[in-house]
Amino acid sequence: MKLNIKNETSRLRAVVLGTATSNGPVPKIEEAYDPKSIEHIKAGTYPKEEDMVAEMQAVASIFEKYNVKVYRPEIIENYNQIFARDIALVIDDVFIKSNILPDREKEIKAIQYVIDQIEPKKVNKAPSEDIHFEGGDIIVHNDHIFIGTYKGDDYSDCIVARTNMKGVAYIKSLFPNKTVKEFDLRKSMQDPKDNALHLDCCFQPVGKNKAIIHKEGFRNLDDYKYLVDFFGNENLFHIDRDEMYYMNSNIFSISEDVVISEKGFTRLNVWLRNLNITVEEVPYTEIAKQEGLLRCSTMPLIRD
Ligand SMILES: NC(=O)NCCC[C@H](N)C(=O)O
Repeated sequence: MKLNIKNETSRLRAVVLGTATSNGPVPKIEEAYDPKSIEHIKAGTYPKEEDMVAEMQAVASIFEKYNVKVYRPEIIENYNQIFARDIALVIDDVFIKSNILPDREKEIKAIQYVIDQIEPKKVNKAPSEDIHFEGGDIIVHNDHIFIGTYKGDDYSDCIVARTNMKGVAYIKSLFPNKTVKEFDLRKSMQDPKDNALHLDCCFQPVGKNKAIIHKEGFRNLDDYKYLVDFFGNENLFHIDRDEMYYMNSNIFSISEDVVISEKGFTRLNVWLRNLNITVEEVPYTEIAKQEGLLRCSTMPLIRD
């Protein structure tokens, strides 16, 4: 397989879509690794497997409609494998295995059959365990790579901080010809409305030259301003705290003019349609309860 990913929006040809099959029982609070899951465990509203399977099937059907080749992870019994985005990433023709949260490290073996189809010299793994990064924090934008990180002193105690500056440096070392810009993200284990779990939970490019952004997701105002200068304020769709919580920045592009979005994202979907983007709406509110949405559950392999 010849990989090719240069940005978020070129026409998609092949993708890994996670799976909710055999997702396991409702986790105990101490087993959860994001505040939104904890909120739903406490409230007794943690999503049911059958509902999540149906939601992901709706996404698979959209891919089928657009002739996108879909790979699903092999099933690991009673293990959460929904968020395929984070376990690895593709930049240009290079496959990089993430150094992910230890709770999630088994997920990668379920796509070994996909990795086996890639030329071995194009498959990378970080050389040491103190280099942390997850795919949700890494957004390739042509000759730029945008990376979410967390620079707080409490990084090592912060289970919602998944990419460190060593991770940023590692990605930079792999792509010396790209401009790598890191963003210090706001984290909260207490309140999911204050937690930008990954960069794609508060920012994502869409369409030809637009992006969705949540200003308060950035700890450093200069990082936010960098994106305003980069895209131009008129090209940004600002989402508020509640819209970030429902994961409006985490839609997924099949091309510059076709996007998969959640059917309840009314304001966003109107904005997209006004840009002449076709919005394929799916129900995804159950998956969203685990603090991830459409970008989080997909890992693109080939775009035009
Ligand atoms: N790219 C993403 O933001 N992925 C969502 C991962 C959610 C999952 N509950 C986690 O905390 O790892």
